[in-house]
Amino acid sequence: MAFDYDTVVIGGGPGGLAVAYGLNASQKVLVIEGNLWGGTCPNFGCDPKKMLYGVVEAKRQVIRYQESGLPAAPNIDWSKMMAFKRGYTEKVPTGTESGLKRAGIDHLHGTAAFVDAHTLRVGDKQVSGKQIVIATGATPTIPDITGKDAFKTSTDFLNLAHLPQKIGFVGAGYVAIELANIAVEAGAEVHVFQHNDRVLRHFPQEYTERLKDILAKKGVHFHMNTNVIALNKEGSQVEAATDNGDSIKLNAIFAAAGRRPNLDQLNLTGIGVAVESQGVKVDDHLRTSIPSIYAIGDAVAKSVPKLTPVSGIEGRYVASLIAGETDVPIQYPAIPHTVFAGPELAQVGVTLEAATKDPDHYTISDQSVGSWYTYNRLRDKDAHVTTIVDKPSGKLVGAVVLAVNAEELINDFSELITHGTPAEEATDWTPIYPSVSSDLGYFY
Ligand SMILES: Cc1cc2nc3c(=O)[nH]c(=O)nc-3n(C[C@H](O)[C@H](O)[C@H](O)COP(=O)(O)OP(=O)(O)OC[C@H]3O[C@@H](n4cnc5c(N)ncnc54)[C@H](O)[C@@H]3O)c2cc1C
Ligand SMILES: NC(=O)c1ccc[n+]([C@@H]2O[C@H](COP(=O)([O-])OP(=O)(O)OC[C@H]3O[C@@H](n4cnc5c(N)ncnc54)[C@H](O)[C@@H]3O)[C@@H](O)[C@H]2O)c1
Repeated sequence: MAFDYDTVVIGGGPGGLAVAYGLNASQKVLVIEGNLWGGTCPNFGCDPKKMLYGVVEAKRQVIRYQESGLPAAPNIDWSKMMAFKRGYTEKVPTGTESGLKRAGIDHLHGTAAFVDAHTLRVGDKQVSGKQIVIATGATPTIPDITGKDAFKTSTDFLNLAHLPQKIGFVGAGYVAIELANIAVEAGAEVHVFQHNDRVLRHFPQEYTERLKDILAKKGVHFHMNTNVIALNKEGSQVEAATDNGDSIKLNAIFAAAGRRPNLDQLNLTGIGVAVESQGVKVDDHLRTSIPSIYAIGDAVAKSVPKLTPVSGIEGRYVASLIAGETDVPIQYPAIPHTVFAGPELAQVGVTLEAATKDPDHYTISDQSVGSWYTYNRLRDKDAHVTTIVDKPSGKLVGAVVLAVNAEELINDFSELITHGTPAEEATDWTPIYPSVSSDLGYFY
């Protein structure tokens, strides 16, 4: 049977683009995108978020230096900060599309739905592929409560023309904590409503409690064990009623209760692709229940974190699988993750929870490093680092960092973990002094 393309990729985000670029040299490839070329991360995720974060962190650093020569804290001009962000995001879709054109990759704008295992409908067109890759990402979950239409999402937040005075977030995961930090630093009154007693469930509780205290001192109001049960929009305000019997008037409320895979429009059950609540069901080769259809990135049900680098790893892996360059199951390196919350909380490798349960196997070293040269210089008195070492081999296998610029230290730790570098070799190199990396030899 002749197909229009060797491989058709649904979704032009980090995952889908990695497949297309990976196969372009050897195959006829088509990418289909229903919204903005580039996907979530550069248009309304990681990249714009971190541009705003850079500005609020600069303000925070001035505050840290108040006793050290910078007495006046600056105010954030929201509209100029947003213009700075738009200066980047506005170019993403056209830049991504130009890249595809330059590479000679066919691309089509429109929403795809399966007709059968090899055929997709996009508007009034049909296209077929020997292989099809689902890389459709995820979208915010909107809690199903009375008045839910009043919820805004992270995408709305990252496009706010003006900062509302009083803001609420439902949920206390990555999105809520990162955006709450930006909003409070920019001058809003911020309320976080969390249905249980845990913030940032992917990180160790002793660390999340420290971060929660730091954010509370900045002015974030945490309403723990509190469900928002109804919203009532009154003019420019939204009244949020909680199951504690309270109600609070806000100028905006954001759903930050997780993200669900973008699968509704694909007709997956219609053609027999197995789906779970967390995403498309795949095997260890990222094949769906129909072997010619693969799924990658945020659209997949999986235990590894749903992050941009993971979508990229999976996209490159599926490209090499389809190209016949590999047939081994996917293997993930140590994947670091960070919440950019001023300071950053980052972790990689074996979790503190798992290491604590197995003291015969792991050595845990927990250090308050605020007085170390690096963190004293940054006036980061709350800085804290935990390393987890595998006792038999003496190798670093996990780490948690709460600090200004934690991303740098966690990147160094990830490198050591990925390459299985023993302690003596970890010190056998010459990083810039003084720098975050020059502390590495002192941790384990
Ligand atoms: C606010 C926010 C901040 C984030 N910050 C970070 C961070 O700091 N670091 C990090 O690593 N990750 C971060 N993430 C997560 C990161 O954005 C995602 O993990 C990443 O974008 C997933 O890539 P993907 O290619 O799987 O999906 P996406 O980037 O979501 O791309 C999927 C694409 O498929 C398209 N699509 C969907 N359905 C169809 C269809 N039927 N037909 C055609 N096209 C379709 C969508 O329009 C979308 O463009 C953040 C996410 C959010 C929301
Ligand atoms: N820095 C980063 O790497 C980064 C930043 C943002 C987002 N992301 C990615 O996006 C994903 C989604 O982020 P998120 O913050 O939306 O999800 P999340 O899974 O991190 O957090 C969701 C939060 O909502 C709570 N919740 C769930 N249902 C609820 C309900 N009905 N009412 C109230 N609270 C409820 C959960 O307990 C949790 O605290 C992340 O898991 C991550 O993969 C990553």
